[in-house]
Amino acid sequence: MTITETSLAGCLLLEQQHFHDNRGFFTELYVQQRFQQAGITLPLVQDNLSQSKRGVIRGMHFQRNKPQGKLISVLKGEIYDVMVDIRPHSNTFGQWQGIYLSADKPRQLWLPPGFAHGFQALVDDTLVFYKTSSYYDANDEGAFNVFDTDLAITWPLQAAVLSAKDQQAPSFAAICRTLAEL
Ligand SMILES: Cc1cn([C@H]2C[C@H](O)[C@@H](COP(=O)(O)OP(=O)(O)O[C@H]3O[C@@H](C)C(=O)[C@@H](O)[C@H]3O)O2)c(=O)[nH]c1=O
Repeated sequence: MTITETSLAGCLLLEQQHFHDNRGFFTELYVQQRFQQAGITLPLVQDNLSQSKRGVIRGMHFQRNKPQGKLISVLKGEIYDVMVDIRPHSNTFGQWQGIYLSADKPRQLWLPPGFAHGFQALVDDTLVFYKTSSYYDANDEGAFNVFDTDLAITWPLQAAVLSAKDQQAPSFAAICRTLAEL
């Protein structure tokens, strides 16, 4: 497994070996021992799958009290994946980074707990599979606006499709005030 650090401390890009033959390819997506050696020691307790149309943006999501580490893979299609550091004492608090993940050039992204996460699907029928280090808790969910003007995330596609919930998400500044209270 090749590991590349990103500009946000703790977020890692992981590339697994692919074995190609006349049938297609084989790859291991998650091998606990290998991930533990790479410093990803949290148990990954939930697997999620979402399907999105071209242009869909899901985000920017986090859990307040039970933050989720996320291991993100794209099984079909392509996404622009965005993480925002919301760890109050982090040197990179409030910074974002975007990374393209594609099923054609498979690699995974590891976000430790303490990041808000979102992505835009770049093609129809994009399948995103991710493991999380804590369980989903609807009452613990937080979100801020994917078009927040302070963060100014540059999404690749202008024609965006958002859930009603995400359209109503507050600003990053408003969320920062509540994070300070934690
Ligand atoms: C995330 C999630 C949602 N749900 C339900 C709640 C709701 O009825 C339906 C759709 O939920 P959402 O609109 O929140 O789904 P979605 O917008 O895809 O939310 C996801 O976005 C990406 C960016 C993330 O990082 C994830 O952690 C998660 O927040 O699925 C679960 O049952 N379990 C889960 O783990």
